[in-house]
Amino acid sequence: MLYASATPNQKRAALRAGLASGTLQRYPGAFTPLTAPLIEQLGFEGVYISGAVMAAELGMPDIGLTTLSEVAERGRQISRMTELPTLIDADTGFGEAMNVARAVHELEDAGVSGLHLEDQVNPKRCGHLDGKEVVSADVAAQRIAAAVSARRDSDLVIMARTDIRGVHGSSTEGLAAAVDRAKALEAAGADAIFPEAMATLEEFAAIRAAVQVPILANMTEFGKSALFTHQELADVGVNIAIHPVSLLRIAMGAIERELGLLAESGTLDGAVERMQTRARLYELNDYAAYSSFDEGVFNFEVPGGATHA
Ligand SMILES: C[C@](O)(C(=O)O)[C@H](CC(=O)O)C(=O)O
Ligand SMILES: [Mg+2]
Repeated sequence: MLYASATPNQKRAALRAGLASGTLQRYPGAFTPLTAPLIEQLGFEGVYISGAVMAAELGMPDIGLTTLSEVAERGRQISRMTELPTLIDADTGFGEAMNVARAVHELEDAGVSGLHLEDQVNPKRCGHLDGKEVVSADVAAQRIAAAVSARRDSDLVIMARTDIRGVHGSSTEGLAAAVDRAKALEAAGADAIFPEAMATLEEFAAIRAAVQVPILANMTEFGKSALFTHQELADVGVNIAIHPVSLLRIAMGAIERELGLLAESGTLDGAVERMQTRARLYELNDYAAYSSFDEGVFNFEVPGGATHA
């Protein structure tokens, strides 16, 4: 009740153990805190916290407009809801080295298990769009080195994302640049690499061969990568797969359809069977545990006779 019983450090250790396990770690994005226990109950290994979702929910494009405080607060809200490790999107680190260090402290305090920092210039954009630009290898490495030296819990996972693959027009050049950049980020101390916008499984395999640390696959819909299965990703040595925006897209698809029905017919009676029930919602909120806690506290004898139950 109230919050996860696992401590931030235990969850960080679980994230590390998962990445080292040889089994693909599956991290759907919790688009709202309430979805975190659902992800846990369905047997996934962890919860992703997406910057694109946060920006979208606040009515903004994903171009680095969300603030560190907003992102940290969302990290805290989601992390408290689950025993699973959480991996949060820290975009470009909210500035350069000093800002990155501050971001690491705030996110650490928010209880997340890991974070990824990318090598885009500001303003950044979605990794699956065209026209992205990246900083030099030196600046990208500085961001990672700053994050690594700032963390106080050595189990916090610092993952380096590179967007360089999509910056180059040709796929051969793009992949070669991504391989070089992945090596430089690993040398800077990254615990894991997130090669963004890989076009094929072979490209993931090339990154796998280039570094020793675990690698991530971003299975975002409507992007540059096809939606490979977990098995296909595991077979080329990917360690963790995220589905960052999927739950938002699913929910928004349903909302748009049902809202249209309400506008058209004046009632949602026909949609009720497709809705999550009140009982299921209360189960996810652990409502019963709060009621019994309350009874335990308030079930007492008042001097003079009356019982409050
Ligand atoms: C992973 C990502 O950084 C995110 O914010 O969730 C996005 C996802 C998306 O926009 O589809 C990304 O840049 O890939
Ligand atoms: Mg993002």
